Amino acid sequence: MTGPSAGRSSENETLVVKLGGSVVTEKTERETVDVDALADAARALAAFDGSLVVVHGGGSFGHHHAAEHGVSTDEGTGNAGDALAIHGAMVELNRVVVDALQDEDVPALPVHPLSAASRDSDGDLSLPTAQITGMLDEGFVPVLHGDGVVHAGEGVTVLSGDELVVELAPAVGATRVGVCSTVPGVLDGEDAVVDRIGSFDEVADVLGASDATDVTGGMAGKVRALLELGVPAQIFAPDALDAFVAGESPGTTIETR
Ligand SMILES: Nc1ncnc2c1ncn2[C@@H]1O[C@H](COP(=O)(O)OP(=O)(O)OP(=O)(O)O)[C@@H](O)[C@H]1O
Ligand SMILES: C=C(C)CCOP(=O)(O)O
Repeated sequence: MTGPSAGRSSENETLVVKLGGSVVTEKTERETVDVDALADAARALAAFDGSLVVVHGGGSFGHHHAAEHGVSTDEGTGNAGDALAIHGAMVELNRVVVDALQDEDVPALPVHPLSAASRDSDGDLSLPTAQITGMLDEGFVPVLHGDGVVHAGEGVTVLSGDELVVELAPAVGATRVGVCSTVPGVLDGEDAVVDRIGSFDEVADVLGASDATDVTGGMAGKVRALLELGVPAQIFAPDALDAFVAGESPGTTIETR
């Protein structure tokens, strides 16, 4: 692969991109990577010439383990073995994602949230980011993932990639945020893509959980999290990742008015 200084980080855009677990894995097939979809996504991201942070979700890796052990974003486990089962599956997936990016000469490096983040008893997240901004400054692409997180009074709960995106975007000065899932955007009652969402109430009736095993709330959880962001976020399907990277605004725009 090419070194970290090979042409990345010189442009003035900073993107935070989440690759949904439903994109990079076969979400209904336990611990199965969607190799072709991941390679396509890595190729699309490799075309970007600014600063890039990648986050990926759990798909058929983290969610199955979390569901089996009764762990969600607010129900924790005090059992270290259960927490390690969730984290271990996510670390495994993260290595596959980092490798796929490096195969496309993206200078990707892993960042594992369990080792750095924490939640207080109100569920509020603290995530140190000096290692992430440091990686960006050095021309690397940090790759984070949904994970377990130590949670005061709960043991370990689940931290979703969507929540990480919201936490990271201001910390790295993101100019745009993209959330790539398997749907072309938020769909309305007639399955048409909703162009813009400014409040949860506008779409509460059509928002649901995921079709697959998912402990973090599916599309409803995603929209709720992204409405907390200060910059516009796009939700789009993998075939629109190239367009997003090129500066377009595909899918649904989430932006508080
Ligand atoms: N109104 C809606 N519009 C679009 N998708 C919806 C809607 N309501 C529910 N969904 C579901 O939400 C899913 C997307 O959320 P999900 O959390 O599965 O995606 P992801 O982020 O790609 O995966 P992961 O959580 O594993 O990272 C869709 O595949 C669909 O099943
Ligand atoms: C289930 C785990 C551990 C991660 C969930 O992350 P998400 O798929 O981004 O919601």
